[in-house]
Amino acid sequence: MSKIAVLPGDGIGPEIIDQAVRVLEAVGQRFGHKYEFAWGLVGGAAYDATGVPLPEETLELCFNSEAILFGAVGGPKWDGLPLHLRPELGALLALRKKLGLYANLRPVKVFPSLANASTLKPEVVAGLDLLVLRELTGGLYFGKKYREALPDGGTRVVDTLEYTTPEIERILRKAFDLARLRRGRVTSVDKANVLESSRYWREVAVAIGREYPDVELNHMYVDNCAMQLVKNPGQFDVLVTENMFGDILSDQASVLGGSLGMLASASLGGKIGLYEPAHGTAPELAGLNCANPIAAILSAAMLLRFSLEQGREADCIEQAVTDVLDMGYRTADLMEKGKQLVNTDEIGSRIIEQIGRET
Ligand SMILES: NC(=O)c1ccc[n+]([C@@H]2O[C@H](COP(=O)([O-])OP(=O)(O)OC[C@H]3O[C@@H](n4cnc5c(N)ncnc54)[C@H](O)[C@@H]3O)[C@@H](O)[C@H]2O)c1
Ligand SMILES: CC(C)[C@H](C(=O)O)[C@@H](O)C(=O)O
Ligand SMILES: [Mg+2]
Repeated sequence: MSKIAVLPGDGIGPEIIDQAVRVLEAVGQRFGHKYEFAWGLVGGAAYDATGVPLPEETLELCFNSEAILFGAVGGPKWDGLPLHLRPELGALLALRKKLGLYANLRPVKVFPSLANASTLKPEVVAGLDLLVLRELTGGLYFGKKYREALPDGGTRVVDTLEYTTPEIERILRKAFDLARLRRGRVTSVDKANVLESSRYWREVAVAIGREYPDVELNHMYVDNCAMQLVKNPGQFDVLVTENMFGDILSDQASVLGGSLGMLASASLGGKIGLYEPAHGTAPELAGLNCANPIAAILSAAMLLRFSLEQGREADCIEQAVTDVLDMGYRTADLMEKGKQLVNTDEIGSRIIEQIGRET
């Protein structure tokens, strides 16, 4: 029996993760698998209950599972805490680092019936399929950060952007390996006109690129990339970049697919993968049963594909999502005229029904 650690976290985390777990149960039933779900506290919820955002017990549970299904953490209630106790840094970043999850895959796919839901023209986004590959355990997020009092009464604040050769090499290799399974194109995004780390990143990209003569490599500055993503996103296949740039570009790219609530992710690199929607806790929607659970559900599909090697089961979930969207069901973030508005539970139930129906 496959053991999956389930960490719902804060805000809309529990609501969307409930739907993802129901979907996994349905797919297990259909294919004759039993998944064991081991629930754990994380983030603000864990801080409130235990005084720390990532309790030892939760960490142990993660290390004793085959994969982790993660909701989202953080919210205004915990914003005043020192950084190391905040849910984002104290739990999520700590977990990524401890598990060695350096490669974050964020696939942006436009479902056929959502081409009209995008803020861009349907002809620009129809059929779009790109992958943002974000470096996840280095860069500004993990460099030294501190404040220093100055004699004039002011403060000096420092965040450090650091990478080492192996850290850059492994994420670029991952990009080329993934591109080989896709359309054979890698765009490496940097700020090599200003940052030393980016200049070196570009050199490494060129060197690794020589090992993959069958994959086309090009380089793009991050500011231009932000613009190209909304002008001509079809030019991208695999877009690989450092941690902070990837955080920003992936939220931006998500709306090409209709909503941030559609963007799933897989964080890989160690023995245990972590799967989470790319969005946050959307505090203003928490408890209202109206958030879109599809990013969480598609993250669960990625969990089956990458950690449990259950590709058919993952396909089944993705097909069920496609069908339900084709039938016209929409959560509020995707709502258009003529479609049927449903809440978080209902869209989950429709997807589950579809899983039962597929032959
Ligand atoms: N992985 C994570 O745990 C994660 C990721 C991002 C932000 N956060 C945290 O979440 C909190 C809120 O951050 P934020 O508001 O900047 O980002 P957010 O991603 O929570 O929300 C951004 C916008 O997208 C909407 N949205 C997000 N997910 C949605 C969904 N599933 N369905 C419908 N609409 C959705 C929200 O309503 C909001 O308008 C902060 O504490 C932040 O640190 C956590
Ligand atoms: C909550 C925050 C630390 C996190 C990040 O920046 O990595 C989030 O925005 C994400 O994209 O997963
Ligand atoms: Mg983010």
